[in-house]
Amino acid sequence: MSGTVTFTAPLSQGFGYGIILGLGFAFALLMIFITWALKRYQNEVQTSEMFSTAGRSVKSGLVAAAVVSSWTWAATLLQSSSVAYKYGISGPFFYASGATVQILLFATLAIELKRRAPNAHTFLEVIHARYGTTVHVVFIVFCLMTNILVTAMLLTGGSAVMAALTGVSTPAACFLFPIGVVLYTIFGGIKATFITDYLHTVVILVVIFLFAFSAYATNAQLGSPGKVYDALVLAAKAHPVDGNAEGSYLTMRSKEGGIFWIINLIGNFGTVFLDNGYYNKAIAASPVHAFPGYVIGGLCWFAIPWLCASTLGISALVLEGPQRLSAPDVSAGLVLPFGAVRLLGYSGAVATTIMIFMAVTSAFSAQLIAVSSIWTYDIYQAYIEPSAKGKKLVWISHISCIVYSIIMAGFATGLYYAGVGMGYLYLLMGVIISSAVFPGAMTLLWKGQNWIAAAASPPLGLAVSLIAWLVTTKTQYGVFNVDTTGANYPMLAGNVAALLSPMVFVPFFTYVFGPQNYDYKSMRAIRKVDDTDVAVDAHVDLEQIPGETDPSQQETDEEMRKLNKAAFYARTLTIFMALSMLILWPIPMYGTSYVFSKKFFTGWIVVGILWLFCTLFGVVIFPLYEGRESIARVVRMMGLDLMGRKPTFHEGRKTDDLQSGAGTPAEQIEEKGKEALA
Ligand SMILES: NC(N)=O
Repeated sequence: MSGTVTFTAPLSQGFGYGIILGLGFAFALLMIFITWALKRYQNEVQTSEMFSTAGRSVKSGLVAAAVVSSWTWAATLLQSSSVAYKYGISGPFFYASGATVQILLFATLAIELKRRAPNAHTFLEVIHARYGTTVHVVFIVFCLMTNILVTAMLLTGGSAVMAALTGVSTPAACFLFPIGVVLYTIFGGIKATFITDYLHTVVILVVIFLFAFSAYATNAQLGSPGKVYDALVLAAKAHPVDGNAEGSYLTMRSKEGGIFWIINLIGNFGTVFLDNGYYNKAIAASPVHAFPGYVIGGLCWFAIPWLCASTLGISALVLEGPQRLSAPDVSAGLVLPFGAVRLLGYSGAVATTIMIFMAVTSAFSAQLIAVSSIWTYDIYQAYIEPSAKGKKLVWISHISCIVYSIIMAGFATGLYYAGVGMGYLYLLMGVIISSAVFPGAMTLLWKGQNWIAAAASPPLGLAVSLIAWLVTTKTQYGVFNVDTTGANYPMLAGNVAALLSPMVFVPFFTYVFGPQNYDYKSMRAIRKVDDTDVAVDAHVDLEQIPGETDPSQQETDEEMRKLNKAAFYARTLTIFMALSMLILWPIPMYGTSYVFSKKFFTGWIVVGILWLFCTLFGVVIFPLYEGRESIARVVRMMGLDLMGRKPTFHEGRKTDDLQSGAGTPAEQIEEKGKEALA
């Protein structure tokens, strides 16, 4: 072994800035066009309801694609590759399963949200409706901390990769990344981001396929699972892994990998259950599409970190030569770009910059929508100007996107100078936020939890987790620095304390001060915003804008019946799938200390590739199939427009007799139009 790798940027600075700014502006232009087309052909005016709920009519395929896209952070690709490099083949699995089960379990919560608060815009509104101001403020703080941590990880991870591959300055990347995203999010709101998210996911999948086929089929040095297997055996001989069965990279029995798994599981409960972005998507879905959207999204997402890291983390490991990557570079997320360049040279570097740009920007836009909806509905409308109408609220949403991005760019730059990278934040996130997970979920699931339990448990849990984290650092290492506080054991102690201590606090406070016996009426009473002023300015009848009209009592009852029926199946199915990923699959492999044979490794990789094909079907082809009528109609209308015949088919019709989940509002209008003409 001779020292550590020094990165030399294979691409020029001009290329880096070109990607960050050029692609950013290209997406902004695309968004302007999409927003214009949605307004012209689907009557989707950017009202405040439309900006943050997409008219509550999105179908499951597009919900799944949006879940995959916003859950595919820079860390999903970078941190998973880092753990593959450190712990071997168990790392990608522990990353993927440790972040999939939360999405599957969230599907159940999405149904509860739809049942209990059909008109909510954010999860925090629901908290407010049940408990009032004190608990609302506590959860605003925890939800914003979640968004801040996730955004910081996107910027630190994304800028580190851009700096390593193109030589752009890290602080410049932190400030330039958000520009294009802010522009396109402001122009498009959540519906348009659903569409660009879709495009981002397509690109990410194509790039992962490119790398996987190179490593396991065509590459001159590797080129087959068998050759990768042999190289992994040699790597373990050169530097066996402490705590792995036989020191091998080819086993699920990895002590440090297992610790990472638990940290990962806990942190991601926080980043799903406390990120308003995931409630936003459930809210934007039509009621019957929320559950399948999340289940498809969760299952499809699993293959992304699993195959990406099993390709690029492992390629870095077997192609590194005598020099190894330094620990700070591994933590910063540089394993993936290193593996990509070793595998495919210049093209690997280009593909990586594009893939990371897509991952950062699509997840960033989801964060912007989440933060702007908190700021608009939970802070501004709740406490500053309760009578604010649509136009003012749209303006507030836009300003909050801009201000938040500037603050986060500054914060990420500060973290860079403090030596805190994406990997550190990834392990830390659960320590900071996960104490609010249990009381937050109980708000929707348990009528007994009282307001004292909901208000006191998150901050008390945070205090306990910080103490556990820092005391373990002190007892293990004696000093506090980025390396010692970022080590696995202190992070494990902090994460476990954060998630579990509220499970003691919540029943304690509830039974000491008396259960609430809540009837859920105040959640149902949440109302939509009055967007009349925006509709008047756009010269569109408010009733023609999707999501602006209330369904009839009969439709509401029918929807409720479907949701009540779905709730039972949802709970059973999600619990079964979560247990499979947490116990049935990994635990026997961990318990038996099995070291993969060459055949088993080949099968493992083949399953990963096939799973990514299923992902391609679930989040790329299925949304197109589901939306085929809308797409055909828009294309037809564009054709008419180009021929100078203005399409007027559904003008003058009302949307008040539309059924949620039976198609987009415009599709239903068209169906009714056909019926009327027949
Ligand atoms: N979204 C995650 N945890 O990769």
